[in-house]
Amino acid sequence: MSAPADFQNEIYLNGLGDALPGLPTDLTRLEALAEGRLSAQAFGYVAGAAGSEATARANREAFDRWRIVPRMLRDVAERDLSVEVLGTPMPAPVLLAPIGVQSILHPDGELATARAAAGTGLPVILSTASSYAMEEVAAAGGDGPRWYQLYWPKDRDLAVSLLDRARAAGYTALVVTLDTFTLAWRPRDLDQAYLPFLRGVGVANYFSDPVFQKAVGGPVTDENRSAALLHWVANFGNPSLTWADLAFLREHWDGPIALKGIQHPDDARRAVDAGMDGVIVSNHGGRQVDGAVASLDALPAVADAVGNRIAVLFDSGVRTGADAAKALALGARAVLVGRPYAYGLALGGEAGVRHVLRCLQAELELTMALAGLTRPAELDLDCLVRG
Ligand SMILES: Cc1cc2nc3c(=O)[nH]c(=O)nc-3n(C[C@H](O)[C@H](O)[C@H](O)COP(=O)(O)O)c2cc1C
Ligand SMILES: CC(C)CC(=O)C(=O)O
Repeated sequence: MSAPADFQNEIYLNGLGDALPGLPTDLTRLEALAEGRLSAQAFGYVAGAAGSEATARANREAFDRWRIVPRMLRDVAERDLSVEVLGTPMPAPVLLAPIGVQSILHPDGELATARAAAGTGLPVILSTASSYAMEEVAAAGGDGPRWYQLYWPKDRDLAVSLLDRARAAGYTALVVTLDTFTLAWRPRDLDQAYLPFLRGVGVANYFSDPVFQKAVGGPVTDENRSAALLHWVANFGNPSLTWADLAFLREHWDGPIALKGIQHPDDARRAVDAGMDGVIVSNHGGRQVDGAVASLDALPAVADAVGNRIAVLFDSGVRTGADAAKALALGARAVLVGRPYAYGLALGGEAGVRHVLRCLQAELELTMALAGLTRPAELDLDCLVRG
């Protein structure tokens, strides 16, 4: 694996090399290409968002309201984008956001994603709703860094079992998604009456779990499949959870924990008070509360509230290296990228995901260097103006 900026030279000198020939390097173009490759239902599920999709659009527009102010003559010959977040060293401040049901995009789903991520050294955050069991994905990812994302089920024994399995399979940090205890009003999926889970996609971690199996009377077979799906529906999320419940997670997970879906500074402060190690400023890519604040607009106040006490991560709308640089300048330690790698997966499997990650990493490094910056820690509000 060559250094990120060398990827640019490799493309000019040799074409796209081991990345997928013909895949654009402007990642904003992937969505339209993926639409041509996927069923209308799968595309609608991935590209879609809540309600009128105003928040999904706002996520993108927010980046345009900030502009980078490049600085000159600062010796940027030596660059190092590596950071450590929640105990995990990574070559650049970029992680793969948890995306469930990836086999609707490509038959190899999360296995291909884990292989591609391991090749770059960027951490993958595996969804509880993955199409392959977490142990299989861990095996595919080998030595690559991996975190586990929990959808906190109603059944506490099932939650503990998922955490125990994740720890045993080498997932080192826990991401607890708070904003999706139930799916939002998503017109594209409603209009097509489409939910991957009801077709048995995204339930692998549940169906393979001993606590889940006990609850449905044994391993899931054709005979009890419908009952198992109903049990999944009844258990998936828990709207009754409160801040007090976080003590339970602390008790059952001894590694770092980050809360995903934080948008208000008071919630970020509560995360610190609850002994959490990080927050992820996110509106789930606009998929949950239509009309919610753009994620980038929520970031500065959260970063301010938290200071250096715990890690602040960011997602929702990152499509370019410049987007990542802006989020870092506004207070994020690292960004998560979502849909772009999902489209890479749809268009080229493992090579498609690798292409997206290498492009994003290279573009971030070049953007920073040309702006006079050699390290992520140098990105701060001084680097930006309101556009
Ligand atoms: C198809 C799809 C599935 C997702 N599944 C999950 C999931 O299982 N768990 C989770 O925490 N977030 C999930 N997300 C949200 C992402 O982790 C992330 O917050 C979002 O995609 C970021 O926005 P972006 O797509 O604009 O980069 C999903 C997003 C998409 C598009
Ligand atoms: C509800 C999940 C299982 C998947 C998800 O997070 C999403 O579709 O946004």
